[in-house]
Amino acid sequence: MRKKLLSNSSALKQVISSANVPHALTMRSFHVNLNNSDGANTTAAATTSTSSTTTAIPSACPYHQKQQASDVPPPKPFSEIPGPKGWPLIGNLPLLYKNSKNNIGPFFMDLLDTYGQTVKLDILGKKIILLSNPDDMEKLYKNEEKRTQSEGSRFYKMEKGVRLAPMEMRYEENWNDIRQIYNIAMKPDFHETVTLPHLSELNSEFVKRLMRYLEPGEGDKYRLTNAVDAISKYGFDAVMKVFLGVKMTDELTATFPFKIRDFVDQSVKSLDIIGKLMQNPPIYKYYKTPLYKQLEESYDKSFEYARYVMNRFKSNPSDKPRFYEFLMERSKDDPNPDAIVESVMISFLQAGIDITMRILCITAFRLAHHPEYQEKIYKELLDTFGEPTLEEAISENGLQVTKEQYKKLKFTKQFLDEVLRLNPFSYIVSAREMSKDLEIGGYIMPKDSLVMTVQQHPSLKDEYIPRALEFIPERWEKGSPYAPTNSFISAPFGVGARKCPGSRIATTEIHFAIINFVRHFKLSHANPEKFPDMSFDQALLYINLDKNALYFTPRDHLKDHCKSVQRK
Ligand code: HEM
Repeated sequence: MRKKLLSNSSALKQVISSANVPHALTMRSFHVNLNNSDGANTTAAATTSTSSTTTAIPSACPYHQKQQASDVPPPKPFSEIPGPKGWPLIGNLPLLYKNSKNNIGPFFMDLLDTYGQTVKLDILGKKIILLSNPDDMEKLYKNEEKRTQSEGSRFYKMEKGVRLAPMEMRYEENWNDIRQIYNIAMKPDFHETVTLPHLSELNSEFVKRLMRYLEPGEGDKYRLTNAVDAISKYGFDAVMKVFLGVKMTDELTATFPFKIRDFVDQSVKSLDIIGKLMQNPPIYKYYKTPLYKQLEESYDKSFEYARYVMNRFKSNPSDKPRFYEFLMERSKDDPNPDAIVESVMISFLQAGIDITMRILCITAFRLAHHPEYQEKIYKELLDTFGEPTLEEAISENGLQVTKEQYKKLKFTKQFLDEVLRLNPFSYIVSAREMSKDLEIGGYIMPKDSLVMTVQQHPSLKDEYIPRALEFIPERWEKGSPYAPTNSFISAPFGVGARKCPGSRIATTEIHFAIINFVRHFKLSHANPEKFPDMSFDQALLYINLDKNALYFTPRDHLKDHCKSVQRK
């Protein structure tokens, strides 16, 4: 694909060079803004923004101000944004179709490499713009909150009379009111009093379950055989614990009228179908297509399961505060607070498992690939918690982590930040649908166009992040020479009003998993020479455990016990 585009070289060079212009334009419009403000501010800003000798005099002079302002070309229209040539009416549909069988990410990266930092596509008249410059992303996030709603799940919920989640509501609807309820999970107070103490109680359950899925291999190494059962259930357990205060032990799980594995599968499946429904015209609104019927079936089951757990655990089984009461309190003025709680619970359960578990698996491979960082984390954990013991791994709750101890885990957190930068679950993390025309990078993003931030593109460029292709967790340390030049380069949870409300729950879950991996095991993988390739055969990226063996070697305190564990 790239070769083909490149072969069109002379036209292409023009496109590429014009694509470099927009950011000069942004700087120029900055000066126009200065010139529009009062004289005193203009002079002060001009002298601080660039060298005082070159800019202070002209900007103070009304004649030069006028001349400078008229020099600035107006932003260019959508039609002038570089991009592949399309067909009449259908635009770039055939190209998109050809390149989007499974995962669209690599195709978008190629387009940005070929055409520059802003690229346009036209799909059946729908205007799509890809952004790679982090300054442009920042401007987009700061000025636009509209998101394309998830039509498939909206249609289902409206038919069944279920409350909509913010991602299913139209921009004109009151999405932000409901969103404020979701945001409780992001508050630092909630993290300290609810998330941290609850997730701390899952530590030994995580280690015990992991051991059951380890298959003895060469020497004292064990291979992880079933990541879905060993790891995905942890995602479900974490939401259940924070939300309902329930600890999902195997004994309790056995009393459920459905299999947790089925719930996890349904959540993964329905998210995938929602994505597919968004890519096609909404015929299901008139005739229930086979794909829509699959969503219906999968959602019916998820809702049935979620209602079951909510009814069963209406009163708090734990001695700690849980999310449920916070939600009831915030929704008490609503005629049906239960409906809100149900809707939030279902959204969190569905959104909270799949992505988190993909990232957790990638994190385990990163630990395996960098033994030096494993040891650095081990040392940080020793300093914070002391020596690990068998008792810690197999006791009822495992390691208890206080908020003071959690704060100390600087390197463990930097390690995850670097995993999320270099190995995200998707190359495109966020998109906005323009509610108005907006100038970004010298072009007009027209009303109703879809602007997508391809975060992974700048994230791999030395120009924005020194030694970008290397895995260097220390770059997240304040003052590091390898720090990114712009904080929008890596935004794995999105930004602003639409940011992932589960981000603190997700990061705490993964930090705890890192703690448990490293304190009790040494991780390695089959090919230490090369970090495993991501698989692109699904909408979200992941590492295939069948193709890439991941090994766990128990540390001394766990060796004998690990031998005696009954495997699944
Ligand atoms: C590493 C794990 C995770 C990542 C990288 C992630 C990332 C994201 C992103 C990028 C968005 C969309 C943001 C936007 O549109 O700008 C999102 C939305 C969302 N996430 Fe997460 N997420 C993760 C885990 C979780 C967990 C554990 C939960 C629940 C406990 C959760 C709950 C949600 C919900 C409910 C939404 C939709 C919010 C809305 O409708 O406004 N996520 N997530």
